Amino acid sequence: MNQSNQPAIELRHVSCRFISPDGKATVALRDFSMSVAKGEFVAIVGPTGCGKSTTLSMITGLLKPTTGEVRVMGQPVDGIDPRIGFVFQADAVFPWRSVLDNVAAGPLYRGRSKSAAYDEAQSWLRRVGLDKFGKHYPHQLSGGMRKRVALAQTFINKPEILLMDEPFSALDMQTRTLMQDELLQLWSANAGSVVFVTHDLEEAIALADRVFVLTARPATLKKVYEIDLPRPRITSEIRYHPRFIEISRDIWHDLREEVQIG
Ligand SMILES: Nc1ncnc2c1ncn2[C@@H]1O[C@H](COP(=O)(O)OP(=O)(O)OP(=O)(O)O)[C@@H](O)[C@H]1O
Repeated sequence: MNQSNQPAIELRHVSCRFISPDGKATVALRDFSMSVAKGEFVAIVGPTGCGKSTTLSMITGLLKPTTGEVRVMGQPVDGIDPRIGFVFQADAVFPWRSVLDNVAAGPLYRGRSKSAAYDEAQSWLRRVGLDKFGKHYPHQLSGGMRKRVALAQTFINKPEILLMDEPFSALDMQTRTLMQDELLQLWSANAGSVVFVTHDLEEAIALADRVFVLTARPATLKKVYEIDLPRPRITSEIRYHPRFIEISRDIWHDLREEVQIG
């Protein structure tokens, strides 16, 4: 396959089975396939405990599938890949480091000189509206501000793939909407692929190019929805688009069946 149209991520007939210490088996995923194009924004929704986080863990290489194959940029996943960035619900910021030190950590780790790393970190803080907070420590910031630090800390590494596991679910509604718009802006400038796991169907539709709906556990793919809403999107406004309402109704119909089973 031509390198340019090769998917960024591919899961081929993947299953994942956990064995607990008392010998009980849990099948989290069963014959699950998905493909994410370069630059595509994909959201995954499904009932609680179906296997969404497990899917992300397999893409990171932290977890090996029991059967099937996971490929990143055409190659089988083998250990932690520096091209992949993560943002999770819990902030992955170092509490003992200042905001600026947190954001500069990535480029320093990659061998950039101290002055280049700090210049870059300062410019990222400006981009996320935190340029006056570089000397603060994470505990001195609000939840939304800490999330901005996490985004700057991730995007500074220009990830080709960004995995997000309910990154905004702990935020209040208004902050959450602002963060969704910031994420869309950062993503459109970065051109990487995003896999975004969420419980919030509206969040999935507002952000994504495609929404993957998973079944109750053991999860497999129930349906993929193309989100043919215009871009650029303002997430608080796109919710009133007639097409948005139509898509929400269709996906909720599918999801409700699975939530009831789960
Ligand atoms: N390391 C593990 N050992 C045993 N079972 C596990 C392990 N990790 C996940 N599971 C089980 O696999 C299933 C899927 O878990 P996963 O966290 O992927 O679900 P999820 O869809 O992300 O859930 P939620 O929506 O509640 O966040 C769950 O039943 C979970 O208990």
